[in-house]
Amino acid sequence: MTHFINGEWLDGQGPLFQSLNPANNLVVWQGNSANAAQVDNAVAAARAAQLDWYLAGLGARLAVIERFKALLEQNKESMAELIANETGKPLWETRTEAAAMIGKVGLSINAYNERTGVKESDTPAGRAVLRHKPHGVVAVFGPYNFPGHLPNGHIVPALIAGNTVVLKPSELTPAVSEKALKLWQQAGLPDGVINLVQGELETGKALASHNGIDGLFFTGSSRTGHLLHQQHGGQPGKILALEMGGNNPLIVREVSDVRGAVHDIIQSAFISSGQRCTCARRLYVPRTTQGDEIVARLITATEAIHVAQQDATPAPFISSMISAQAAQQMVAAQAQLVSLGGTILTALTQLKPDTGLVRPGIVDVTAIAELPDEEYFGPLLQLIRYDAFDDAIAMANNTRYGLSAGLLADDRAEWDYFLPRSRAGIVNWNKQITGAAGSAPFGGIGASGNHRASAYYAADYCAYPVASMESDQVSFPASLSPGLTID
Ligand SMILES: NC(=O)c1ccc[n+]([C@@H]2O[C@H](COP(=O)([O-])OP(=O)(O)OC[C@H]3O[C@@H](n4cnc5c(N)ncnc54)[C@H](O)[C@@H]3O)[C@@H](O)[C@H]2O)c1
Ligand SMILES: O=CCC[C@H](NC(=O)CCC(=O)O)C(=O)O
Repeated sequence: MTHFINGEWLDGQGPLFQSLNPANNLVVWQGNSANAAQVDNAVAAARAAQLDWYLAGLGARLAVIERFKALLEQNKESMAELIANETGKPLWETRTEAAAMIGKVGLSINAYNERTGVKESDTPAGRAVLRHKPHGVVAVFGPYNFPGHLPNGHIVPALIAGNTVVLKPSELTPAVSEKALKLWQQAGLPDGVINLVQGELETGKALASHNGIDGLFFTGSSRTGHLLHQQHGGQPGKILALEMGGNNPLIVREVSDVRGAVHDIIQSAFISSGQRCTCARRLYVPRTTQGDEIVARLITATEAIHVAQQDATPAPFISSMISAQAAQQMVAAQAQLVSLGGTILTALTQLKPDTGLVRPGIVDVTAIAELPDEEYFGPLLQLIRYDAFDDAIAMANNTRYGLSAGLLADDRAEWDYFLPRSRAGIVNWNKQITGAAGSAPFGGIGASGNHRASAYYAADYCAYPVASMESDQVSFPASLSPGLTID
């Protein structure tokens, strides 16, 4: 039973597909995808459940959501193991993903109350009340790289606000969503409040184009996000939140702690095998003696990174990419950069054929006049040497994306100079550019997002404001507008 529609687990009527552990190719999950009629049923179930879920009130909704949180807490180790198994990410890291799912509940409740909720004030014209209402039925699309945390980051705030949900997870990670849905079911979520439809492109298209949805919350690639944006053109009544990719720059200046800088570069570029939207893709290092030292130490430290299967002992820093195909795409991206004039400083290599196990690589692309503005979603860092800070900033901003950016510099004046000139939604100083906090907004500009930031600001796109002027009774005013006589 693979789909959860109106409180029931059902078999799919579409094509068979499966997910594999990309480090050993063992099957983790398989099932038939949902066809268009099943997507229809899921949207209808969400519609039928929506008003009661909203009218149940915030207290009743939070009671279920808090039970879900408690169940996640009880099941966090098995959740982390499943995420590791299905994505290939190391277990230490997927434990942090499970913890982020738990933490999302408290953060989202705070955000709901702080940013939306109900606010009252007395004005000369009467009592002003601001309330927030749910949009209705929202479709949630998740990526494979955080199959638990990122869909959860849309679902929890959507439910708090009183929406009902149809979830379509990545076809590469169906098992994680199935497990999360079982916990929601166990938490006592009323039938139809969340529905799960699994599948590949056809299922995604059927849901994204469904007339019955009031909103679509998407986290995934810029390519898919742009398609969805086009598809929703001319429908201003539907809320579309797009969290997409990046081609993120990190600029190095003079620093006193070179090892600290190398650490922040590695954490920015290679964590999760480079499969984070915030990962540094382009590293700008000055043509100075210290710049040479940073590059040399970075190469040594990159070559020393322990890469092994997700549950290996001792624990690896990175494990497998999502698939052997993704690994091969990174090998091909590296070859493309070399063909354009890049020089490999340390080679990205697929460790075992037919697996996603990849050793990270660094390519010096300084000689490439027109660097492709692509998100290479893997552990491949492009290095650019520069002379003037202004040149580095101009090159860093020369991208259609705008998700994250960073500066490593001891000089505060350089940070003050960089910050207003940078073009990104997450801009860090002397910190890695991955690992954003759920207590902050999270989103980018340009091809990275449509100004509907997620994480703490997800509350904003999960509800719309309703402004009311209220009085307990109708009353005749002390003075009338000119030209009015009312006896
Ligand atoms: N900004 C963020 O918050 C954020 C977070 C994580 C990942 N990402 C980005 O996500 C990408 C990696 O994830 P991915 O490869 O799973 O993304 P993807 O775009 O391939 O898929 C995302 C989801 O959309 C669905 N989908 C794909 N094509 C569709 C279509 N035409 N119609 C409807 N649905 C469709 C997929 O099945 C999946 O559920 C990277 O680009 C990464 O930068 C962004
Ligand atoms: O791959 C993209 C997400 C990366 C991750 N960002 C977050 O977890 C945002 C915070 C949240 O959604 O709660 C990161 O920055 O590493």
